[in-house]
Amino acid sequence: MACARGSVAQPVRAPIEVVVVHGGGASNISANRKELVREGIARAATEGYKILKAGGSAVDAVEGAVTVLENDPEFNAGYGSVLNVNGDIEMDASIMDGKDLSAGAVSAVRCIANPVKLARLVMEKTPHCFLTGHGAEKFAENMGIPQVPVEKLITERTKKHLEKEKLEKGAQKADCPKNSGTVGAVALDCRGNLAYATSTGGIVNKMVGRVGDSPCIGAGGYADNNLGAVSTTGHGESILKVNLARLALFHVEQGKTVEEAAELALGYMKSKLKGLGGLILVNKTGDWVAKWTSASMPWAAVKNGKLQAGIDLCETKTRDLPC
Ligand SMILES: CC(C)C[C@H](NC(=O)C[C@H](N)C(=O)O)C(=O)O
Repeated sequence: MACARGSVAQPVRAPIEVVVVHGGGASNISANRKELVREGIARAATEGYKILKAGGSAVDAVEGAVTVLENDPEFNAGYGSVLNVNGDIEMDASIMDGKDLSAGAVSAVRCIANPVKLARLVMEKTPHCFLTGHGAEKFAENMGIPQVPVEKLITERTKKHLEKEKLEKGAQKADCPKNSGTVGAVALDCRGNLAYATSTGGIVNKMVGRVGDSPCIGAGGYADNNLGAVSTTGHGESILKVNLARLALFHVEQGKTVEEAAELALGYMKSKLKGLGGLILVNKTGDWVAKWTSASMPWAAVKNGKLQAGIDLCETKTRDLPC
């Protein structure tokens, strides 16, 4: 290649597009559910990547991927959210655009199918970052989001789950994850924009009004084009205390690899609080990681048209997506 004297030839690199999704920090997924979870998580990652390929932004991609999982009853978000102590559903979600750090979140919302879409509307249509409960629902109504009766979001599985939890009277312990299926996504688009979204029904048998980490910027996720994007899952009270997502990006900021950053942040939460969980992280150059200290974490990633996915530590499946 001919270059002018004194200039440095820069290899022309195709822009990298990446989507990574997670389906919560799971304890024991039965063999027949495993297949459904595996399919759902791959479908979500594929949808996110398709949005990027069609010219959508990182924010579009994470919203699209999380919407797929909210609509899937196998996951603890939207339809299929876990029940609180009253047998009711209160959902939390957040989304963030790493381009300008704009963010939107909702907590304790009921009777809507897709909390992540409402979080995005908070980000784009209000001067605020975070709406809760009644106000968030009023805003949804004003935005023309249809109300869904709460019974339509409840499944047989989540009803049984609450009954079992009440029988066992299991206090939620950080080191004893009992439920699974919180969802999240991170993405890098071809313009170098990073975004994350996280959505959850929270923790089974939780108190009315309990809000976890998932809607809290810095805990449930974070995105900054200068650093990377993270979505987290796990014991919400522990994640809040260590600000898990921003903590992981702090390590990226300090020059750590994505692997090291994830390991350090999750390791700190475990050693300091006995808190278990997992996270997905993509940095600004498209390196990504999915890591967890819970028993397992369904995840899927697409980069360069290649889908990789897994649930347990020792299994990763790779396949090419049809272009
Ligand atoms: C116990 C863990 C490992 C299960 C995990 N729960 C959440 O992520 C809950 C969410 N962070 C909150 O606290 O509201 C899951 O749903 O997969």
